[in-house]
Amino acid sequence: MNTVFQMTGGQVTLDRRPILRGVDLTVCPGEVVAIMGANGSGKSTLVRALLGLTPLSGGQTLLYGVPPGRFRDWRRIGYVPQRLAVGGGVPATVREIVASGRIARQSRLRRTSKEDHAAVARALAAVDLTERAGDPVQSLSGGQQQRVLIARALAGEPDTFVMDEPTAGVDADSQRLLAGTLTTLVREGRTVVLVAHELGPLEPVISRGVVVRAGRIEHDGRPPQPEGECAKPGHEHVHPHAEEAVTGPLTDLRVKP
Ligand SMILES: Nc1ncnc2c1ncn2[C@@H]1O[C@H](COP(=O)(O)OP(=O)(O)OP(=O)(O)O)[C@@H](O)[C@H]1O
Repeated sequence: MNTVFQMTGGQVTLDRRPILRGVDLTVCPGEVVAIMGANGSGKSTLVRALLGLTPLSGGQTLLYGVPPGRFRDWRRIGYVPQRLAVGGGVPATVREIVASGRIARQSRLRRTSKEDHAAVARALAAVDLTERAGDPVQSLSGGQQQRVLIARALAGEPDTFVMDEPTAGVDADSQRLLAGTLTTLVREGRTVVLVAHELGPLEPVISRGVVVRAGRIEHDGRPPQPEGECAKPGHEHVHPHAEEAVTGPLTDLRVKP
């Protein structure tokens, strides 16, 4: 069975506090899944744990069938974090940040190519920031910086996008722009997992809603194409979770920029 993410009994403990309390979540290729829930319910922790950025204290999670610690094909994944972690230090331009999305595709032998330039230009156009490409990213508004992060992920042309609140602080026009971009990605068969408080203009694009409440999955909608694991009976239900602790194999995990 092909899965992009497969978490079983996922537990995360931060500062000795249980944040995820036994999450079962399988995402299949081509799904567009919205992770929803109240502030502090554990949505960001869940997506970070799916990527192996936050280690599990129990259960396990697989990325394309492989534990994150052994996963090497990071070019297949584009991650849009909640915020741009650009401090006051080195001023980077919008284009530089977006171009950094190509790094996982490059090697020491193959430097920046025409393809890289074209992908960066397409990504900038998709988020309507072509005109701002040469500007320092710090000079942009919060919503525009969010679009830079989305463009960075788009530039990498990954199979799967994981977006943590891509619409936070983004105005209505930009939300519609993102909905259009997502529609294209969906048509191309990409997988999208995004965190959202409200779906707004994204609603028609979303194929499945997962609601997190106090570190558990409270609701999991039915996937659009019932195949494989996602088609199994009982997939759409309120998950009752056992609290048993299972030692996770996941340590020292990170996503390349
Ligand atoms: N590094 C950390 N150390 C300790 N506690 C943390 C850490 N990161 C998050 N938490 C706590 O984990 C809980 C879940 O946080 P998380 O960011 O996953 O929630 P969320 O649903 O994404 O919330 P929001 O919608 O506000 O972004 C919160 O109570 C938060 O304070």
